[in-house]
Amino acid sequence: MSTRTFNEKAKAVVILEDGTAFYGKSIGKLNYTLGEICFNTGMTGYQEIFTDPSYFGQIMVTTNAHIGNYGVNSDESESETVQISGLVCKNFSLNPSRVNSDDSLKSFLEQFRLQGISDVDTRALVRHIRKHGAMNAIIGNLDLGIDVLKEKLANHPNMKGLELASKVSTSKTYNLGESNSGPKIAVLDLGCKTNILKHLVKRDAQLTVFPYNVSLDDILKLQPDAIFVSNGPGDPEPLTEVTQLVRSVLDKKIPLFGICLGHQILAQAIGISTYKMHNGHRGINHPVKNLQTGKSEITSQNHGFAIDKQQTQKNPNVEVTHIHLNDQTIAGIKLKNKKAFSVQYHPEAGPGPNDATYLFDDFLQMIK
Ligand SMILES: NC(=O)CC[C@H](N)C(=O)O
Repeated sequence: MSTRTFNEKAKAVVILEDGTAFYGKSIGKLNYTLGEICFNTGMTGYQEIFTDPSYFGQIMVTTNAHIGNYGVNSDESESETVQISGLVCKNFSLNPSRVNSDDSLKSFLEQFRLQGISDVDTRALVRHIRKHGAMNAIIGNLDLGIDVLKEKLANHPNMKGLELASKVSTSKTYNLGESNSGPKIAVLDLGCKTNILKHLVKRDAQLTVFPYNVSLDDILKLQPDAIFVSNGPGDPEPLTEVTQLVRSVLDKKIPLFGICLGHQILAQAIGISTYKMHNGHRGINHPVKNLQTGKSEITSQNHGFAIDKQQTQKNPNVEVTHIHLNDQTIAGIKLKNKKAFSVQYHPEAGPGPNDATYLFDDFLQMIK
C-alpha cells in the first residue's frame, strides 16, 4: 500500500480499491463506511450536495478546503436525510458563521449518523482519482486495523450494475402544489431533489409524486398532462422496468421531461445505451452549449454515467440539444417524433447557478 500522506495524529484512514491510503482525523464517531469515491468541485453548497439522493452509495470528497464554515439551514436540504455514505474533507469547521444558519454541520451530520474523515490531503486524493478513475473506498477507524478494512472494501459491490433508485424513492404516492389551474404532472421519483419539485410547483403545476415501481395503470388513472422523470443514484442500466414504463408513457404520447437519471432512462427507452464514465461530472461550474440557441450556460452537474454519443447521433428520432463543452459528451436531447426532452445536468441547481431554469419554462410551455 502506498502512503500518500502521513499524519502523526492520524486516527482515521480512507483506503481506495487500488490500495492507496490517506490518513486523517475522524469526523464524529467513526467505525467504517463504504461507497464509491467521488469528488465535487463546488466551492459552496455542501448541505445540498450531502442531502442529494443521487449521491446515495457514494463517498464524497469536497475540494473546498473549508467545510462547515457557514453551517446548515433546514430549508436548504435536497431531501429529508444525509444521502452520501461518507465525507472526506480538508478542514472541518466546528465554528460556523452565517446569519441564516440554524445548526452546525457537525450536529447536522451527527443527527444523520454520517461518518467522515478530515485533515486529508484532498488535493492529492482528487488528483489520484482523476487520473485512475472512479473506484470504491472505505473510510475507517484505524483501530479496526488496515487488513480488516481492506477485506470489507474488497467485498463491496461495484457501482457499475448497481440499482439504487429503489433505496431512495418515496414509498408512498403524494401530492404537491395547490393551484387547480396548472397542469397535472406525474413525477416518477427515482431519488428526486426537492428543488426540482419547488421549480415545478412555483410554475403552478399540480404534482403527484409516484414511487419508482408505480404501474402504468396508476399513472394513467391520474390522466396526467405530462410526466417528469427525476434524477437518482446508481447505474441506469439495471432499471429495466422503469425504462419499460417510460417507453409505454411515450407510446401514450404523454409529454415528458427528464433530468439526469431521468435523461438516461429516456435514452434507454428509445434504445440508446449508457456507460460508466472514467470520472463523472460533479460541480457547479460545468459549461454546456445549447445547440438550439447557440448560447452557453454554466451548469450544476452530478453524474457518473452518460448516454452513448454515437448511438444518440445515429438515432433518426433524436436531436442533440446540449453538449458538455469540457469533454463533448451529450448533455441534452429532444425526441423529434414525441413531446419529450431531457438533460444530463441540473437546471434546478441546488446548489449551482440558475442559467438553465428556462428548461422548466420550456416543459410547461410544451404541455400547453
Ligand atoms: N444526478 C443523477 O441523477 C445521477 C444519475 C446517475 N446515478 C449517474 O451517476 O450518472
